[in-house]
Amino acid sequence: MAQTITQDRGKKKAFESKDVELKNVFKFFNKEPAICGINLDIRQGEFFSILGPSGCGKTTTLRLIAGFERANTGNILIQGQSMSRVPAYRRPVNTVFQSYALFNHLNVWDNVAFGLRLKRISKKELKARVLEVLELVKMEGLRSRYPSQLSGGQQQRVALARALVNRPAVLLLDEPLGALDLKLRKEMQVELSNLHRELGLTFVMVTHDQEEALSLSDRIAIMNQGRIEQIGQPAEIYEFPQTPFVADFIGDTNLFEGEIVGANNEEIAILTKAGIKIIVSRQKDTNLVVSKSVSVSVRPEKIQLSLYRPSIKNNCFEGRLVNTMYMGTHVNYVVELNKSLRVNVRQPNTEGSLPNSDMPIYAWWSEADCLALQN
Ligand SMILES: Nc1ncnc2c1ncn2[C@@H]1O[C@H](COP(=O)(O)OP(=O)(O)OP(=O)(O)O)[C@@H](O)[C@H]1O
Repeated sequence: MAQTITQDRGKKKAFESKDVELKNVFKFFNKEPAICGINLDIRQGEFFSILGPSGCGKTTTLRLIAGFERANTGNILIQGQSMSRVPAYRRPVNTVFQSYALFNHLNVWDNVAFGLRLKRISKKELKARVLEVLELVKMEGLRSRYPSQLSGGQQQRVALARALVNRPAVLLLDEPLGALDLKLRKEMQVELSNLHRELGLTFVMVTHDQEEALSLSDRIAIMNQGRIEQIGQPAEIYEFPQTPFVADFIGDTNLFEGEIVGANNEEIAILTKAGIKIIVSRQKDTNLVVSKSVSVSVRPEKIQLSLYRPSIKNNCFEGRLVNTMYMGTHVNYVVELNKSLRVNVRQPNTEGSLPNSDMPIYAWWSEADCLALQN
């Protein structure tokens, strides 16, 4: 009996071997560097996302893996094999584009079958494989429709089916949900996650939507100006960003630039440019020493507010509440600590929410809830 796509990969999260490796890859366009020495290992069965601001090189990285671009130097391996002489159409990958790239003159069935018809497989197998992927993306009922008769989400499902029908080892997704409205995007995120779990394939997704990357991925690479700033699991990236850029890019944070003025085994004292002194619990494996230039990151949800001075010694500042914004599930506050320093605070929406006024207020946070990051 012919293997099915799910049996092929055995519904497992393998993770033990590498499906995609980038070794010191550089890519220039008109002598301008787009990718500057990327090293990356993507494990078999992982949902791996590449996240970063516009123009940082996410799509170029994906296109290099797909074979649509050639690296100037460095090497790319897929399942242990160097791709330097392998053209795009012979690589064991398939790409799903944000624009879907469906053939408008072909119906759903023929769009999905198109690639297989170019291969020498029997009619029976072709039929079985097309049907299997259409069922997988829940589009078998609309097999006779043309792309113009489908919603954005349905077109994206067909695009997924068309990529999966070739049974790639690695599915590359370039902003796959970027063209969908918010509600549909959320629905499709769940479907993408289910599909990944069901198939056990390696997914490599490019996105600039941090929430999407955090919620879907096993690991994320954060890119900035052609380089990878950090690779890690979503919680690791959010809770322990390694650079000011990552702290600022992922979620909201308050960043205080300053210099280390004291350090012992437990704590680091930082005098910020804005004139406040912050005490940070010492993190593992850091070489943060006196006179190093750092940025302290404090997430808005880690800052507490009260009308009376709390009985804590460090990181407690008297300020003035200058803005209150009701956000439904939570309330955002802006507190001015001094003329050149404002902090953003986020608290759950409870009945006792503070009013918006010019009142004096205390803002504080624990030493363990802030991070010192080298500039
Ligand atoms: N074909 C090309 N010719 C010249 N420059 C290019 C080409 N493709 C990409 N670039 C440049 O390389 C850099 C990285 O582009 P890339 O499309 O990879 O970024 P990105 O992170 O995917 O951005 P976005 O999120 O806006 O799609 C940019 O400065 C871009 O202008």
